[in-house]
Amino acid sequence: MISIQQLNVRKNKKDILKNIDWNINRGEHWSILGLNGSGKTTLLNIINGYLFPTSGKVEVLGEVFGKTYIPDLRKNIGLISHSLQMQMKDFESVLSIVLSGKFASIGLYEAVEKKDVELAQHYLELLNCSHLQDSQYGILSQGERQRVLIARALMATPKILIFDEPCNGLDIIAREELLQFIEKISTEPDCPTFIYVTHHVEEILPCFTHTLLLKEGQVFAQGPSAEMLTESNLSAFYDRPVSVLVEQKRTWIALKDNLQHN
Ligand SMILES: Nc1ncnc2c1ncn2[C@@H]1O[C@H](COP(=O)(O)OP(=O)(O)OP(=O)(O)O)[C@@H](O)[C@H]1O
Repeated sequence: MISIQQLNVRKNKKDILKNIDWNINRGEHWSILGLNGSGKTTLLNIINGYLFPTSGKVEVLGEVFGKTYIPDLRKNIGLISHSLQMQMKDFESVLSIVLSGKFASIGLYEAVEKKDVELAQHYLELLNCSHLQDSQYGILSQGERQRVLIARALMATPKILIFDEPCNGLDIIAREELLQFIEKISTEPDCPTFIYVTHHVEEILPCFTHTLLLKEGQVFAQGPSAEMLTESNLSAFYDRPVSVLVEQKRTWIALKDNLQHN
């Protein structure tokens, strides 16, 4: 699905990404875990074609960057991000926002067919938002907005679906609800390949088969999530001892230094 070889990104004399090798195969779902400034957004911008590498080879869905028409490729990549959320119009109805996903447009300007409306309603139901379909987007809570944006992204039947820190700003209940929906979508037939970017280990759901640990612009480690999210690996990643608890098939961490001081 994605093949990145020896990717380097340098901007304003700063090496933002260094020697990244990363492959995503069909059937895998990946999380990218990294601290602030580790290069996660830059990596996503490369995959989406918003940014060009300084050097290296990037191939997405069989298309080699530099030899393909990026806007066409982008139609196959869904993105759930804070900046996308900010672009939605407050006065638009939830149903038309979801329908606009079919055309990847901000606003609905094209005629829709009955089957489009039925599909949009199916996704709203899947994300427990049916009751909101006639509401204005502007009145929704953060959690509801994120769920509506996921339904919108699914309308385009993307092959890759990117979640860029989707739980930011959510309280624990809204966060857990959103995560449950993401886990549920992963069991749908023809589910897209997920890439889930986060600062928080506990958001890495069981459906994320693989994890990439990004540190200071470099791949610290990558592989099956269970092998990545161990106490020794995460302690080395964070440069400080952490304790790890596995509960509900997810990994939860605490800094050991903090525990000792209490
Ligand atoms: N155009 C640029 N010129 C110089 N430095 C940049 C540029 N764009 C990003 N950076 C720097 O590169 C580093 C990585 O930025 P990036 O936004 O990719 O990190 P991130 O992992 O997404 O961070 P966060 O989790 O805080 O959103 C940061 O130190 C940032 O300041």
